[in-house]
Amino acid sequence: MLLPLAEARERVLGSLEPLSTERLPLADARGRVLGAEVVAPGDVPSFPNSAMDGYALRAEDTIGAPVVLEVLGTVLAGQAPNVPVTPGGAVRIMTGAPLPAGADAVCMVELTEPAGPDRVRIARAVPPGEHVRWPGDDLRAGQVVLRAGEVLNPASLGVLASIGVREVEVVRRPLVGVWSTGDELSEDPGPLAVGRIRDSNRPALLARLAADDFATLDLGILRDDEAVVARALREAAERCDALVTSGGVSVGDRDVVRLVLDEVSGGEMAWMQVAIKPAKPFGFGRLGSRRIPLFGLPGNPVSSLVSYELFVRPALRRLAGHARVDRPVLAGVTEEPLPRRPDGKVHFLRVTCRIRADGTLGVRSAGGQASHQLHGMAAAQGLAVVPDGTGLPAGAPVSVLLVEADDLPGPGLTESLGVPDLASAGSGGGPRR
Ligand SMILES: Nc1nc2c(c(=O)[nH]1)N[C@H]1C(S)=C(S)[C@@H](COP(=O)(O)OP(=O)(O)OC[C@H]3O[C@@H](n4cnc5c(N)ncnc54)[C@H](O)[C@@H]3O)O[C@H]1N2
Ligand code: MOO
Repeated sequence: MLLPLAEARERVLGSLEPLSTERLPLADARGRVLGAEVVAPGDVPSFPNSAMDGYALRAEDTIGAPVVLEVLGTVLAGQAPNVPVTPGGAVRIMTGAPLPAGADAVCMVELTEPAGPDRVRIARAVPPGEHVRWPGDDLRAGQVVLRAGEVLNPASLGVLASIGVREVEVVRRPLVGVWSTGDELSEDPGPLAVGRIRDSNRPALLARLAADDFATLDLGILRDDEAVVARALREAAERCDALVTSGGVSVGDRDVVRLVLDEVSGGEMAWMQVAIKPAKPFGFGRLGSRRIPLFGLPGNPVSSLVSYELFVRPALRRLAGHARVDRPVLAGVTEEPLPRRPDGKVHFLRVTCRIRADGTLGVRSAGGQASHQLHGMAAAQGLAVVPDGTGLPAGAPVSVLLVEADDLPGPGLTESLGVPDLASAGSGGGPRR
């Protein structure tokens, strides 16, 4: 019996809660989820100041401009003004400098010219409030600046810095232990003996976790020795917040991993056959005194990474406090047929994506679609969700889980400004030869 993907995900995600919170300096908090709301202790800006280099003046003195005003002094950013603006007067002011008492507007310097010693000619009438940044027009004292559950992006860290916050309470980042299993895995740098392969799952999973902002612990290759595997698992379960293994979760004779996990979890492992391809076999359970989640991913290299996207990443994001756990799913259009065979499963095909001139996402196969063909996964920006059946013809709508979005080919900013994009013309990036 194959388990529908939605049910398998519910079994995993439905059982997980965010980790506890910790206090961190702002410099370490990027990407973290805020654990408690932050309130502005005072107004930002805290004083009225100038948005332009120019002259602080009384708007009413400029009615009927051009007018000539007396220059009473200068105020620079960071200084307290030492003269007020009195009728008929103006104070030279720099961007960010406090507005002197009596002034209610600033005339930018381009609309002025010297008119003799300590005199300035104002070319145009200046409306009240012109180029003045008032206290609290970014944040008001007492205002909730950021709420619990919000993700700290670089701009929000800037906001926190602007109100003098140096440390924030954030949800802990999960520490994730990763190991591989299988006596076929070789760590020797030399040529491979027949039957041996290199461990590609562990480096790929560790890099994927790091790219997704989780902390990692490399637990190496666990050989198929029950006692060794059991001890390693028990230790890791006390040290980490989640564990990820790959290999040995299917129905093979070599079921050491399953045996040991069943034992160490106290019989709490669920071994599933999910109605998807790749990544059909999947194990999930809780281990150790803190009952941390353990994810048993299939050994096939593509399968382990697809299983990561569908189960591990969303689960870890839940632990890390994120409200949104999945990557964006976009509506794409196939640019070539994406065939498959009916088998009762949803297929996640590795696809390359490009943003077309009309803004739609064009989708093509990224290469071989078997679960050992890791090269296609490396070339893919997305996983196309192809429902059971015979596949999709060219020009068909298709949902795509975007897994590598940063380098999506498509029109650049320059083109969107209506100019030919010289920056991405020609060879299109890569090292200079
Ligand atoms: N009779 C059946 N056989 C298989 C079934 C099935 O339903 N019935 N399912 C197949 C599917 S689908 C998958 S996926 C795999 C999952 O197998 P396991 O998770 O038990 O993994 P292994 O048998 O240990 O390895 C599978 C494959 O992956 C290679 N591998 C394992 N670890 C690594 C690694 N760290 N780096 C690179 N490659 C790795 C391993 O050598 C095998 O080739 O089972 C199918 N069989
Ligand atoms: O599901 Mo397996 O993951 O097809 O190779």
